[in-house]
Amino acid sequence: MKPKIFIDGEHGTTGLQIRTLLAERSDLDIISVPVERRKETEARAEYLNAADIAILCLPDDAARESVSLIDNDTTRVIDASTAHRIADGWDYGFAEMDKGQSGRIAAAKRVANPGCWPQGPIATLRPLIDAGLLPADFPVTINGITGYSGGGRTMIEDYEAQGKNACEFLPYGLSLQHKHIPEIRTYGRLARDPMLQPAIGNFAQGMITIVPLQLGTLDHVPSGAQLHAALADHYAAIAGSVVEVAPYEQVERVPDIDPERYNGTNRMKLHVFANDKRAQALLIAVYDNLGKGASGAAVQNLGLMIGKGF
Ligand SMILES: NC(=O)C1=CN([C@@H]2O[C@H](COP(=O)(O)OP(=O)(O)OC[C@H]3O[C@@H](n4cnc5c(N)ncnc54)[C@H](OP(=O)(O)O)[C@@H]3O)[C@@H](O)[C@H]2O)C=CC1
Ligand SMILES: CC(=O)N[C@@H](CCC(=O)OP(=O)(O)O)C(=O)O
Repeated sequence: MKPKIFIDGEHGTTGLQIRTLLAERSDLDIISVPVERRKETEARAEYLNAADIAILCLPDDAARESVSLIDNDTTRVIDASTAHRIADGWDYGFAEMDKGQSGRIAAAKRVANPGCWPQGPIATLRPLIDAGLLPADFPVTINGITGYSGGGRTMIEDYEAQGKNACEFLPYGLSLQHKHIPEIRTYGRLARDPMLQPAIGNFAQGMITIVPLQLGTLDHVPSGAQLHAALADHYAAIAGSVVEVAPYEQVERVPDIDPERYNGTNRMKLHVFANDKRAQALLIAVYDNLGKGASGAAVQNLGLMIGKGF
């Protein structure tokens, strides 16, 4: 029997993309609530309980409500919202995070899909902390830029109405309490809150995260080559990883470091740059906020949960 998949919120930005990614899959039975009933509790409860896997593409409160509507032991959940990312009983849906994670996702009943901002910083920082090259209490700052689709349907409509007049680089998160900080701290294995300073660009999708490292205060200053080797070794050991590490090079510009470079894919490319004499380094991740950052990661996790691998 084909697994029954229900996408709660299938008409939103993330839901529509997942629907499109799954459109050609003959191995799945996609069940859809009639559009006019999509916000009716009774209808959602019926579909949630009929599904083998429910993918929640909803605001946080609606995602919590969906989970509370499941009254059977069989429906498994992938939640794309922020609601359950550090909650007990949930496995974090970043399969390449460590060697055991894809197995944990494959066996999980509840998977919290990562946020778009956390994935790049976790992908670059966690292996370096695990390798002992950075201490867990290292003061981390994260910069970056995302396409406006990261803000969902309302932000997309707003930017598209403004067209070329919209701001090209809009820093936000200025109250320094972005909702992704707990998630980055937890899965990045950081002992203190990172500072996240995001920006929105006037393009629909794609993103870059940048972690600058001032290494000079450390007792043991890792070289750029050591940082790069630790990342390369980590991802080489993860079979099927969609996260790649670019060769280590010292250059001024790399054309691949374009936020839109991997749009429409679930790929993520990591880059390490360093100036050893200055004891400074940069960790950069390039990916699609709607791909590896949202729908692509959800489809990757779905594949693991139904035993199809990455
Ligand atoms: N966009 C992104 O880059 C990413 C988003 N996410 C997360 O995914 C989730 C969805 O985000 P996104 O797709 O961007 O948001 P959208 O606003 O584009 O879509 C949300 C969808 O949920 C529907 N909805 C809202 N409330 C209810 C409800 N009570 N019952 C049923 N349906 C409801 C909305 O319907 P209607 O439009 O009719 O109100 C809409 O179709 C969010 O939690 C977001 O944080 C995760 C990673 C990346
Ligand atoms: C541009 C923009 O507003 N982006 C969103 C992140 C969207 C996202 O992917 O995060 P969640 O899945 O956790 O919602 C923000 O910074 O809050």
